[in-house]
Parts: sequence; C-alpha cells; structure tokens
Amino acid sequence: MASLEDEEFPSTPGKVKIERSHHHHGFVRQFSLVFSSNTGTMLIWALFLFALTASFLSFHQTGRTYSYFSWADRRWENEVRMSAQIQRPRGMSVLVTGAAGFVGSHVALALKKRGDGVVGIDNFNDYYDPSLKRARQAMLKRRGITLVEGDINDAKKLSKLFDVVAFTHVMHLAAQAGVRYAMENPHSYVHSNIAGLVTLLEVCKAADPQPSIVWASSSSVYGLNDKVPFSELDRTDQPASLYAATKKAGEEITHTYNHIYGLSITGLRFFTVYGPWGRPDMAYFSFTRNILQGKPITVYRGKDRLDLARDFTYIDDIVKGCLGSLDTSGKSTGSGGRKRGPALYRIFNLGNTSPVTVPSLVGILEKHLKMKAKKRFVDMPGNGDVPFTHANISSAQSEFGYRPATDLETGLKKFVRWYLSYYGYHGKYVK
Ligand SMILES: O=C(O)[C@H]1O[C@H](OP(=O)(O)OP(=O)(O)OC[C@H]2O[C@@H](n3ccc(=O)[nH]c3=O)[C@H](O)[C@@H]2O)[C@H](O)[C@@H](O)[C@@H]1O
Repeated sequence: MASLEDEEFPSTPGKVKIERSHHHHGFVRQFSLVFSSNTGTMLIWALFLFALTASFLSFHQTGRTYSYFSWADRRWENEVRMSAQIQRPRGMSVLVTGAAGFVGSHVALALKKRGDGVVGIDNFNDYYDPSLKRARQAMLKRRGITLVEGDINDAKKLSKLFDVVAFTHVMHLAAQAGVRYAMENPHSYVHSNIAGLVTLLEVCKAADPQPSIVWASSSSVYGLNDKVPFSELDRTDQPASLYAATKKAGEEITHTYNHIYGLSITGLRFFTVYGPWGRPDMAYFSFTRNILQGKPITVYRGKDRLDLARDFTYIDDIVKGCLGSLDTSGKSTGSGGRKRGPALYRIFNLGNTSPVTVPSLVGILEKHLKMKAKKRFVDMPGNGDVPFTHANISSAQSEFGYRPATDLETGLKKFVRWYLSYYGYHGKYVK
C-alpha cells in the first residue's frame, strides 16, 4: 500500500499545497482552451476524454472529493476506520502525527491499549535511521494501528483523513526535533514545526466537528532563562536555538488558532525524553552505541567547566502526561471557521523535577553496560545548547495528576535492556 501511495501522492518537502478549488480552475482553463481551438477533432477528443474521466470518477465516487485517488480507495478507508474505532465507553478517536517517532509510537500504543481509536501519520524522513521508524510501525501494526505515510504539510491527505474519520482529538507529535541539528538544516525546522503545524491547524479548524489538539512543545523554549525550576509563567522570549524558536513560535501560532477559531489547544513542554525505542540522535542513545563499540564520546561542559544538566524524563511518564492532557482537553468550540465560545488554551511542563548532570548520565550507562566510556570533555560549543533544565510540574500535577515515577537510573536500565535486545551487544545493525 505504501509504495502505491508514494507513486500516487508523493509528499516531498516544499511541495506546493493544492487547494481543492485549484482542481476546478485547472479544469475550466483546460476546457476554455479546447473551445478556443477551432478544430472539430479537438472538440470530439475533448468530449471523449471528458466522458471517460466522468465515468471513471463516478465509478470510484463515494461522495468524497478525493476518493478517486487510489491511496484513498475503499480498502484504505476501511482500514483507517477500523484503526480509529473506539472500543471503550466515552473513548476518543485520536489522530497521532509523528506516530512512527519515539513519543508518537508510545502514545499511540497506550491509547489503543485502553480502548481508544488511533490512526497515525508519519513522513518517515531520514533525520535518523528510518528502519527504526519502520520497526515501530510494525509494532503498531501488530496492535491494529494503521499508520498512514504522509507529511503534515500535505493538506489534502490530512483533510481526507478527517473526511473518513471524525477524530475527536489530535495528538500532534510530528516535528523536526534536535537542538544542534538546527544549525545544519534550519529549513527542516521551518518546514515541519511551522509550516506543517499551520497546515495541520488549518485542517483541524475546518473539520466539523473540530478536534481538540494536544501537541509537543519543548523545554528548550526556556532558553537562557536561569530561574529554576522552570515554571510555565517564566519568560520564554530568549531561545538559544532555532529549534527552540520554532517551538516557541508554535506556542504563539496555536494561541491564535485557539483565539480566533475556538480550537482547544494544549502545548506540552517535554524535558529531554528518553527510553526504549528512543531517538538515536539523542545523547543517552549515541553514548550507549559508542560505549558498546569502544568509540569515544564527547561530553560537553559549560562555562567555567561546569557540568551540563538535564531534567531527563522517562517515556512512560511522558505518555501518562499526554493521556492526561487528552483526557482533560475539553472540546473545541468552533465550526464553519468561527468560534462559538471560549476553548481551553493550556501549556504544561512535563519533566521529572530532578536534573542529572551529563557525566552522571554517562556513569549510569557505564554501570548498566558494564563497560567504561572513553570520555572527551569539550567546552560547550555555541550551537544552541542550554546549560541546564529543571521542570516545575505543579501545574500538570494539579490539572491531571501528573507525577513522574521513574528515576534516571531505573529508566536507563530499561533503555539498555531494550537497546541490547534490539541491536545486540555488538550493535552490528547500527548504521
Ligand atoms: O527538552 C527538550 O525539549 C529537548 O530535549 C532534547 O534535547 P537535549 O536536552 O539537548 O538532549 P540531548 O541531545 O540528548 O543532550 C543531552 C545533554 O547531553 C549533552 N551532549 C549531547 C551530545 C553530545 O555528544 N555530548 C553531550 O554532552 C547536551 O549538551 C545536553 O546537555 C531533545 O533532543 C530535543 O528534541 C528536545 O526538544
């Protein structure tokens, strides 16, 4: 299915969005061209082609605008509907963007497990090894979750999904992540975290009923803020990386959609999430790989050789926070492009509330791996890193009982166990 989907509907970065009306205009333009030519043969040919197209369309027509695309045929629709089916009283049907990603795959599984309907979408980009994303997809598939291959910039594909399923919620986790990579590929951040976000919001705004939206912001929005622990009320106007800036922009953009169109929006500021099936670009993951392969690791140090620290948060805690947010998000209030009343707009920190330094992280990994790391200390390059993060989580705690339960030592043990079972001791499958 995926390959056919690709052929019919390639979703590449920078691809121009085609509005529904453009088809119509194109058609009219073609027609007037035919009429302006004076050759009878042309006219006959045009009529013949028109009849052919019309019969093709009516044959495949199911009352939906784009049902004649083969990726969106009956079989495809049924599969999507099945995946979205709710199997508990008062359950929800959730569109999870970035469902082949680290947090996305975990959240999708947790929702399905408790009886909610789930459909995923992911563009399977190669920011990190796509085979890991495919393995997550296979895991979701085994649990009855369909993952559609597509980019969140593809408005047509998103609208089609909303035509097929009246999603009650969107868990928006598709993004260009990574703090330091923003210097290498700035436009990928704008593409996914800004343009993609707006496309998704436009589709959600137009959907009837509108879904409630929960999405991933980032602890990095606190930037150069040095008041600890970070509270949602602290200033977030001094981002240290383009990544952080695009997440901050997302918070402002979602606010406008809440304000104008009545979309219920919850932004979650994740604090350095780690765990099984994690992201290979993150420090705990690449350190593990390098330690096992006997390769050196680079440990950054801050000003005056101060250790950097992160409020590392275990994936299961983050998943609980995501589900808690979905459960308390209330309804969107708009329809037909206008809001009918106020809708929730919320922002929560989801952290662990106990920062750990990077050298301590390495120490824990050494212990679990029973191997010594070859550490190279390097002064923190000016590439977007912040010296430390530390979440105040009282807001999420009082709103939906968020209470992180896994410390770094325990969480990394689970990660290492997964890593060894997935890649093997020698990491021979690691690229
Ligand atoms: O909290 C967040 O919102 C962010 O958390 C992480 O960003 P970061 O905390 O920088 O996570 P890592 O890239 O795993 O780095 C963790 C620590 O290790 C350090 N590090 C990283 C890489 C390296 O080679 N050496 C090294 O010492 C970093 O400076 C940082 O202090 C994620 O990668 C971001 O996508 C996410 O948005």
